[in-house]
Amino acid sequence: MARRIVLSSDRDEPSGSTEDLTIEYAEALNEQQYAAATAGKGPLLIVAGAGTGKTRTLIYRLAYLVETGTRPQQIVLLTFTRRAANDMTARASNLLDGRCEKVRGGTFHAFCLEVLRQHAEALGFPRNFTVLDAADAADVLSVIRTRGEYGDGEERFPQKNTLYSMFSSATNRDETLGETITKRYPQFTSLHAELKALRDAYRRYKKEHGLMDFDDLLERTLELLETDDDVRHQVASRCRHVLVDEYQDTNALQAELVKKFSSVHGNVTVVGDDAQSIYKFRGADFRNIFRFPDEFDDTEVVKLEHNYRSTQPILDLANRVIEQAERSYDKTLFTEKTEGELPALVPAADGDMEARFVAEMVLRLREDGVPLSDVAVLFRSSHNAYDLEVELNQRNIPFVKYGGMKLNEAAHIKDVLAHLKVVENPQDAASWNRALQLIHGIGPKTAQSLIEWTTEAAEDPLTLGDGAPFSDRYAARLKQLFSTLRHVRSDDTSVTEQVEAILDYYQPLFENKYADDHPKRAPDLEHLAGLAANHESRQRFLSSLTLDPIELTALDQETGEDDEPPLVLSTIHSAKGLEFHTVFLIRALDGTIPSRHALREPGGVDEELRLFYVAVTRAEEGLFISYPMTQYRRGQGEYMTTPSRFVEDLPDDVLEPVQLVEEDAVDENAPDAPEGGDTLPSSRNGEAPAPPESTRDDGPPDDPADADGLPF
Ligand SMILES: Nc1ncnc2c1ncn2[C@@H]1O[C@H](COP(=O)(O)OP(=O)(O)OP(=O)(O)O)[C@@H](O)[C@H]1O
Repeated sequence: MARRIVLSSDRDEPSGSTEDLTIEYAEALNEQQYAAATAGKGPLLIVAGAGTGKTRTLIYRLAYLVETGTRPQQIVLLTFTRRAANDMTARASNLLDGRCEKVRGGTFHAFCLEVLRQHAEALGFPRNFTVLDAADAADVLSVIRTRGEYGDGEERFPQKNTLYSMFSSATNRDETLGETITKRYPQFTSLHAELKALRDAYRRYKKEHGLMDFDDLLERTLELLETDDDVRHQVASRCRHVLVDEYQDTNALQAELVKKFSSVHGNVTVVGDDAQSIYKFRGADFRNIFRFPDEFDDTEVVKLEHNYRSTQPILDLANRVIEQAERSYDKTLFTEKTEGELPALVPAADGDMEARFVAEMVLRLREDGVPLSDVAVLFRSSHNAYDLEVELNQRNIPFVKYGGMKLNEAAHIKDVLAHLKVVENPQDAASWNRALQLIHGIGPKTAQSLIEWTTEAAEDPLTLGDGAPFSDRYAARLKQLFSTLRHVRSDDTSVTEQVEAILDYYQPLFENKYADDHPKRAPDLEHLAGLAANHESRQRFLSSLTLDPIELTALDQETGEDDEPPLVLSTIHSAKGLEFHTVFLIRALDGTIPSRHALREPGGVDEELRLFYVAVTRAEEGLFISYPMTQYRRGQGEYMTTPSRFVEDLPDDVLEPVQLVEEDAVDENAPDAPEGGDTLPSSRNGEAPAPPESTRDDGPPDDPADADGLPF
């Protein structure tokens, strides 16, 4: 063991003095927020309803801890996205001073990565291991499956993405593979032994090739802290205060990690809202928040119920919605904004009419002075917004859509990153595979023999020696590839230069592979080079892209800086934590929200209910919940839909029914002219809606996994 020099921890002991505080905490916060922000040592659970200022409370707590003498480097702030941590530390710095920027903040995965980069060798991994995102991991599984000839029997073997989800689900839920298969994939029960063997092979492969997937980051860190008490002590000593945001969305592994991180000092603050737990499909367990007081002795519990965001009518609806959940902390949101419009329930004849209604209302709001960017249209899954996108484009209403594809999920970006990854970790066979097969003339077989040669036979994996098994057909390009990779590896090239060098090499391959649409894809490549500039090393650049993916649409948005800030279209998952003057929740159908898939899962409906709750609590002043009464499905034609069960039993004085009327259909002299309806200018192809008729289920099939490609 290396020689040790032990540093004294005396000067780390915070003074705890409150004498010279510069911030007026009691003035800026309400009584409960104040109690939470200024709480002393030990475990603290803040149960915070939507819009009750949990973010604000955490920011003040950060400032308070720093102001009362805790060194910022010894505060760990774990959040759901890196952006959330950066925003919070920046706001705390504004309140206090630059010391708050030094707080160690980020996601669980990023924090674990930091720990593993220092200690991976203790687990038999190199420190420069590569992090696989979900798609990379599925590709690796596919390679192993093909090589090992799994699933050659009579029965259908799961696809690579299913395999990854299955293994990941077991890990995140802390279940055995057998339990996961029985509960969630019963159709594969008979393949249990083969699946288990495949999972073992996947684990071995990752270790041999220096690869870790997202789950490994958590699982391996926990393994390290459980098995090596010395490392646990080192890591936990530097966590004098652990603060966890969105605790309701932690999974079993994360809850265990929190215990380990806080195992030396015992100071842990978790903030969460059980009613907003919406990541069950990734293993999140909202019960963690109920268990917290049992897991940590002498927990102080503070509840935040004063909502500062929404009007009382919107909160009344939110309270009524969440009452339907099976289990929740007893908290009732209230506000001082007692006046306001009732939330509206708006049936439309079909998807087209629903889209026209939203577009029309957005323009009316804009005329009334509500900026487009202060209005959001929320939906369960990205495809729910297609009709609306067409409508908005036709009317030239600018919008940005969140919850779609991430930059590093796009094929052309993956191509470029594969080159950077092989330089970083020449054992990364999946990335070699991708990079090699871009070259005309190299197929899977040739790629395989070249990979074996580079990873096993060659002295330097980035140098093509004489014995290399390549043919003249692609020799020139292959040599160019290797010389590019060696250039990228050299010490004196910045990350931007590395990306530029790969782009120069990649350009002709890119134009060839994406012959149909490469001009449309090209700006993403430029953007990638720009992003690289912010990173001091290739390794950090790759990790940050993997752990904190950037939305492709966010890139589009940056190009038109002078334009009016756009309307926000977002999946509900991606709207978490945001607030808007007016919210439209579209496609509120049974089968869409709750999704069909959720109806089959134990606890699935409650999860969807919480999702619905997250959507309605984003609204400050206006809330419209709409749905099409008919939909079209290929092969089936037009059919009647059923509104979401979550709105079905709500009384009119909580959710006001609104009738949409086509302008053409209004005959003001007619004795039965509709009263109080909102008219739409003449329909392009529709008739006035028929009255709703209920037949259960009918939204499009839905998969929670496509609800959002969320960053960890
Ligand atoms: N004590 C307060 N006085 C005035 N405004 C406040 C106070 N606390 C919070 N707010 C305001 O209330 C709004 C909601 O706060 P915040 O975003 O922190 O809530 P949240 O609990 O994180 O919400 P959610 O969980 O629903 O995303 C913000 O606009 C915030 O500025």
